[in-house]
Amino acid sequence: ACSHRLWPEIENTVMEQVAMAKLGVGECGAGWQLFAEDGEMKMYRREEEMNGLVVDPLKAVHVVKGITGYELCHYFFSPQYRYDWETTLEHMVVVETISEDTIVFQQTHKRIWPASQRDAVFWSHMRKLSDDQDTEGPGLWAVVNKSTELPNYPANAGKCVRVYLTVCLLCQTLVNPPKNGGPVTREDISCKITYCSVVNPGGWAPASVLRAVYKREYPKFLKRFTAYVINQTKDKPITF
Ligand SMILES: CCCc1ccc(-c2ccc(S(=O)(=O)CCO)cc2)cc1[C@H]1C[C@H]1c1ccccn1
Repeated sequence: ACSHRLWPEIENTVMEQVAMAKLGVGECGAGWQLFAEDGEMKMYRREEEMNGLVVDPLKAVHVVKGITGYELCHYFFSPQYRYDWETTLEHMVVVETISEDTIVFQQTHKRIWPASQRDAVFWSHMRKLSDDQDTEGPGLWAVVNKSTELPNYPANAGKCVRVYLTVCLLCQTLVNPPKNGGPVTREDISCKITYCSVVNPGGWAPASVLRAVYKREYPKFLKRFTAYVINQTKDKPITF
């Protein structure tokens, strides 16, 4: 994997995305506005346009009980589960399996009226990061997805408008050992999630339409995804 042509870009992007994900929403300047809240889940966005296109960066923070950062990243990264939780997915192709932790995908998302249908071509990389504070703990796990060009999947060649995305799912496992010194169970763990995404919608779509789509779809996506992982893992041994 270290010899692959994408490796330098993957390495740089992971470091950059994890550093940004670690920044609180207070720290990145006043720009972040809270636009959705549901229990522990808080979703922020910054209103940004790039030559007339809405590219609002999004940052969601959430704390989920009973699962680990590894488990969340595993179900987010692995292709075999994606149709179960990604409701807007119409079609997914694993274009290249670079290594067990690095895959290139082509995805077609369902058309969201009145915007035209979109597709995305991106590499996806999953990695354990050292948790600066406590080295021997369960640590941090991250999945980073970033659009890439593939000659066999030219942009805007068919019916879909190509989107350009950079996504980071950063998960920190919190363990609260039981007082009685017994084994750690799912009641004793939780996961602190930071989900960051910047999606350039590619072709033009009205700002009001895109912002309405994101406002509806992102909270739905994160709630559905975390509920899916809780359900998939509840009767399985904990994987850190
Ligand atoms: C006009 C914009 C269309 C559009 C572009 C992009 C995406 C999108 C792609 C990938 C990822 S992910 O986090 O990498 C998970 C892998 O699928 C999330 C979102 C979704 C939409 C549309 C379908 C809507 C949507 C928005 C937000 C979350 C989920 N779905």
